[in-house]
Amino acid sequence: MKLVGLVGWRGMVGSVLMQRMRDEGDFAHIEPVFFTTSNAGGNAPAMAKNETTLKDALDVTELSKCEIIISCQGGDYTNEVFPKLRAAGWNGYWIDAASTLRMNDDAVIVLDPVNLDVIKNAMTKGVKNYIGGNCTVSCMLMGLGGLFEHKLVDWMTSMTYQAASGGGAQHMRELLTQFGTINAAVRPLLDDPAAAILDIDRAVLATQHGYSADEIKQFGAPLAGSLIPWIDKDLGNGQSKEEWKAGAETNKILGLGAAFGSAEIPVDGLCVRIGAMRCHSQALTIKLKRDVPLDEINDIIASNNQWVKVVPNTREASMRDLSPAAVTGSLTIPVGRLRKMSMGGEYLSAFTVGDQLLWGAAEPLRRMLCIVLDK
Ligand SMILES: NC(=O)C1=CN([C@@H]2O[C@H](COP(=O)(O)OP(=O)(O)OC[C@H]3O[C@@H](n4cnc5c(N)ncnc54)[C@H](OP(=O)(O)O)[C@@H]3O)[C@@H](O)[C@H]2O)C=CC1
Ligand SMILES: N[C@@H](CC(=O)OP(=O)(O)O)C(=O)O
Repeated sequence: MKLVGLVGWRGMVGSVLMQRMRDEGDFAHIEPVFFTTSNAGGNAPAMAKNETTLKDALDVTELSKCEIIISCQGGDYTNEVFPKLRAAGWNGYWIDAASTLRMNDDAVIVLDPVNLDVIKNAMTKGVKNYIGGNCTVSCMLMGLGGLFEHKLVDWMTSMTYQAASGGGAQHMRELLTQFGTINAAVRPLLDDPAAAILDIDRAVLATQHGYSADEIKQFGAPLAGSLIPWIDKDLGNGQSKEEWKAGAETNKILGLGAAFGSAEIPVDGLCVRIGAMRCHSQALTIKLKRDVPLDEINDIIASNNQWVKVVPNTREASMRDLSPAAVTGSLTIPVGRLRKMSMGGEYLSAFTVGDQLLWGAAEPLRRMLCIVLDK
């Protein structure tokens, strides 16, 4: 059985990965070795077999014993450890949730329901670095993969509604704390049916404007009852890094662009943080290469993979099936609001939602492990 090193297994993404691996029985096929940056020598979790103590995640010698390493520890860890491991001659498979290595020439972004051919081709060529994609990009491609597969997309814009979890566990806590503070501030007025709504509104605004630096430490701005129209770094050209990833990563996942000897499909838009917990949603405008009838489009989208689900473009179905509350904790990727826009038959609107800790982070890594294991 292959020795598989697990780094970052107790973090938020890592915990979701461990749960999925347990659910799918993956531990039956590996000899797991659990690593830690904070508790070397401590007890490994229940899934451990022969190695029941935690190993030091900075110990290159211990890491080098593994044939496969999966890291959900974050980009700083990858930056520090990965080059040392390779410099020490380690030639195992590195499977990583962090963005650090994604755009490297010797790395593949993994999303096998969409790009198994790209992954298999790279494995044949001896590529050993397989990196999970940006959560928004992965969720979008799981939903709209069919349109790309049928080469129907001329260009696409994605306007995102991204959950707090994209920032990490502390961000989720901060969002909930902000909601709580607002609620506490207006509770007496809410309890009084005669209270004027504009008085309540003023109290909410005063709370949002009055947050201490500590209360907005993670997001840098109020999020509860508001939104933040910027995610990740400022690239200095008016675009955020999260927005840049939409085009760069989508094309790399699909095996398009100069590195593959083909033209890229333009994908761009605005990325916005909203007060959802762990599902990213996105509104898409898709310029099709030709005017394909809507029923054909529905079939193309629905038949791309077993997780995508086309939601009828009705008020009732959209409200029931097309929201973070409906999708959280599920691998289903609903795609709805499909209609031809007033600009013409080649302009398609769509709305999709995905659990950013499942398809957005943990699941592509778990499936890549299975591909390496040939399971
Ligand atoms: N959050 C997201 O949506 C996404 C994240 N990613 C990538 O995954 C990386 C990890 O993200 P995420 O899982 O959110 O990070 P976490 O902060 O939840 O976990 C990272 C590490 O922090 C340490 N840690 C310290 N205190 C705690 C605690 N109280 N509970 C659990 N772990 C703790 C653990 O390391 P140790 O056991 O060694 O102490 C853990 O592995 C990100 O940096 C990013 O690169 C990718 C896609 C999406
Ligand atoms: N940036 C994403 C989360 C994330 O971790 O993205 P990436 O894996 O590309 O760094 C968000 O904030 O919603």
